[in-house]
Amino acid sequence: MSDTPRPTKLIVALDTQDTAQARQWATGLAGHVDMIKLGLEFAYAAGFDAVSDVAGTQPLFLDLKLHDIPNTVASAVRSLSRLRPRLLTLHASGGRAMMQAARAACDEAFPADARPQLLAVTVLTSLDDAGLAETGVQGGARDQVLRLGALAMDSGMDGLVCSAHELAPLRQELGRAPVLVTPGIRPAGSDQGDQKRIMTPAQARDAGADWIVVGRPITRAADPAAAAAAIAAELAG
Ligand SMILES: O=C(O)c1cc(=O)[nH]c(=O)n1[C@@H]1O[C@H](COP(=O)(O)O)[C@@H](O)[C@H]1O
Repeated sequence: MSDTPRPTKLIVALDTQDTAQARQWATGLAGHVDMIKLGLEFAYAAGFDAVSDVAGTQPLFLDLKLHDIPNTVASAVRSLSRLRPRLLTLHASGGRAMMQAARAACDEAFPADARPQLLAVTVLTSLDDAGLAETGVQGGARDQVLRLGALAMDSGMDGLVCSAHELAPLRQELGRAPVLVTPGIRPAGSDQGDQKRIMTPAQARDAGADWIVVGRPITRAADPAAAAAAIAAELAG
């Protein structure tokens, strides 16, 4: 992979239980965002036919954060192949064997020209160092992201989900090859909500994000298309 920095692109997270709402967002935001993300909230509420229906012909980030024993995760990856996602998540904390099994299943179940990039979620952006310590992980989010990031890339993943705070150290340790995807993005002045490790779109771009993921700052805006266009303009600025 080239060492040239790639332009930072925008993913919108369509987090809702309502199929009509998701469809309306997907239609209204087409052309303002580079990819749509559908995840646990929508898939559990509406089902996978609705995921397929809402995504239509738009590139799909299927964010299911798989985390189970290797055999189960591999089977899940195979089952998801009909949805043809571009990006698919699993938890790095599932370990090397789980990630390798997902890699093998992905390579076997998807045609080579329609294979999703497998992204390992490192440390959720809703966790700060204190919250992480409560789970038994001492030493802070940055160190844990670097540790899990190296393991994930060594286990055949295409990229990582992390906060923008870890982008620079990850690029330093792992170079340009990993696709780095950063949620926890908050345009200046927007509500932080449950996110802890946040940055603005421009800060994430400058730190080396390939993709930023933005949900509520777009979907809860009075005019979601205008909010997405403003973020795209910030990224391009
Ligand atoms: O895997 C993800 O996309 C993800 C990982 C993470 O560490 N943090 C995180 O917020 N996300 C997702 O990114 C989206 C962020 O949404 P907002 O906080 O509304 O912008 C949600 O759909 C989360 O599920």
